[in-house]
Amino acid sequence: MGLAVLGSVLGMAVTLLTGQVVGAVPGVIDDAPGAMSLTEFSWLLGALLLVFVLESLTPAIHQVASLIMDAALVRQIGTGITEPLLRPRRVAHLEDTVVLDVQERAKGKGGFHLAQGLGNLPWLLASRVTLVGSAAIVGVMFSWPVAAMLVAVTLLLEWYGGRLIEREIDVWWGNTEEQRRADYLFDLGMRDAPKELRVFGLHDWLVQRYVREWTTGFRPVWNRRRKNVKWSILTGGLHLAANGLAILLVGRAALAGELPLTEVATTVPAILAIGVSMNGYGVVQVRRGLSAYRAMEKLPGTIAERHPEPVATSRHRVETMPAREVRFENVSFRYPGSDVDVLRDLDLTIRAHEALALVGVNGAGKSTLVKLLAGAYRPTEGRITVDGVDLSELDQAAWQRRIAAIVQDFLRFPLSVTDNVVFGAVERADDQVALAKVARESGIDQVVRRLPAAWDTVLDKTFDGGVDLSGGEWQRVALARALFAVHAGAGVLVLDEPAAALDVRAEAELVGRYLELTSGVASLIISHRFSVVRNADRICVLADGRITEDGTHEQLLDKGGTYATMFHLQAERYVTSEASDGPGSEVLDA
Ligand SMILES: Nc1ncnc2c1ncn2[C@@H]1O[C@H](COP(=O)(O)OP(=O)(O)OP(=O)(O)O)[C@@H](O)[C@H]1O
Repeated sequence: MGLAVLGSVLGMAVTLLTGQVVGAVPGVIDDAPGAMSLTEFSWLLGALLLVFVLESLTPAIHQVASLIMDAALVRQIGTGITEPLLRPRRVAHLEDTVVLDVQERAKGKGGFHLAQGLGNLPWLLASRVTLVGSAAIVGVMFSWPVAAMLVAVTLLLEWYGGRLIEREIDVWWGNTEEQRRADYLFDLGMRDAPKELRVFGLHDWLVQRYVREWTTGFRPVWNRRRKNVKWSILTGGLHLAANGLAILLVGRAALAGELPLTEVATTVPAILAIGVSMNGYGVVQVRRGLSAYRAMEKLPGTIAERHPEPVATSRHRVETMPAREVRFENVSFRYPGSDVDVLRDLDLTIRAHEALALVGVNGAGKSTLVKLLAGAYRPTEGRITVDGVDLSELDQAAWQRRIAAIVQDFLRFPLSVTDNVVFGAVERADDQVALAKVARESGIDQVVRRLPAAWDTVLDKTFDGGVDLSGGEWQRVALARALFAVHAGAGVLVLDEPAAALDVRAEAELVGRYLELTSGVASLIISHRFSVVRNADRICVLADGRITEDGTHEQLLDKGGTYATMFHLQAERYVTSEASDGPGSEVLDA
């Protein structure tokens, strides 16, 4: 800002010195009495040159400074917007449209965001200094009424021009759905599903749809812009006319001999400087940037107000929990904004050191139960206790660190294999012994051996030397991550569909080692594969939002209920497939 203001002050100094130089030329040439000496004139010319050079340098210095500060600013804004969303231990705020709206506004749109606003602030400030300074020059050298007229016309037209731009942006902001859809289609084609789109021959459909959504999204903006054009031409014309009138008045005074050459030579560039200082776009950008800034400031407060973080009121040492059990007591749950209960009066006890399996049809609520266990949501009714203490009274962050999990949509970090595993307990990232152990347990040691840079290989093909893993290999990496967390001391292990992408042999290995892997922790395993489930100490069936069956594999088979039916259906399929294609039931036998 200092540099921008300095630039505009130097610009005015150039105007003043130019006036002096031009005014002095006739006297110096004629060597008139009382006129400037050649030496004095040379000094004046030198001063003009110096100021001119300095003025020319300031934009370059300003640009370098801006580039450096811009990087820091973008980082600051990035953390300012993402941190408040990442910090809460629960996740309901991420599905709250009010919060997401504030976040959208904080991010800004179409260039009208905080960084853009701040980037424009120095120029706006400089144009204000130029406006005031040049008007003062016009006032002192020529006429205060003309100076006042120029300032008034500039500000008025700037305000009006700004409003036109704002109206256009409002149309843009208020019409986000099609733009979002167009963005989504673009991402789909470029990033998310390039292979499937080709397989299904959807290229033309995608392009047409993208063009349609994009056009629909921007049509209202174009309509608004078209309406604005005639007003913009009118305001531009008016401004030009005001400046032209001022110059005409200067010319007339000069011709009438009322205005000396120095004053003429100073006033004309000053009027032109006022002409270019009109900066409606800058005003709008700064104003929009400010509103993005306000939204950014508001974001943490909005989240805290709508989704208050639970305050740890219990002094129990979470680090050793659960020593006895985790209990769901009469728990009911519906997702925010939904009117359907996913869980209804559910009672369930997960004992410490016990391997508990949870089965149920698609959509029964198994993953939802895991989210509640992890404290990502709180029950709508009822409570969850850990060793008798209400989960919501515990330090949520500490409790979440007690849980090691593979969830269905586990994270695939575009980082090295090591990072992908040690992120299970990042504070123990240097524990090579644990790393080697989980590599064996999860079976990724064989995968790592084949990778070009072994543990350092980046698991993302878009990076130099990076590779992509198969679905099953990724699943082993996720298992290794969860086991790394267990070795680091996590007390609850959740395996949500750990075998979904594993081949028969890998699945059999997992099954064989399952109780060993889960020994010493409370574990909850969710799987549609009964080969995995049957080895658990206890199996619960989740149906209609509650636990309907509870017992060992044998007990539930004897009972002849849902579990037995589901098991026999799957077993039958395996037996049939063995008869026709060979292996298959070996997993069940295991
Ligand atoms: N974020 C959410 N908002 C609203 N409803 C949700 C959300 N997540 C899941 N649901 C709904 O909750 C119900 C239970 O889903 P959940 O993922 O817990 O089932 P699941 O038993 O794990 O199923 P699957 O065996 O297919 O993995 C489903 O009807 C689902 O549509």
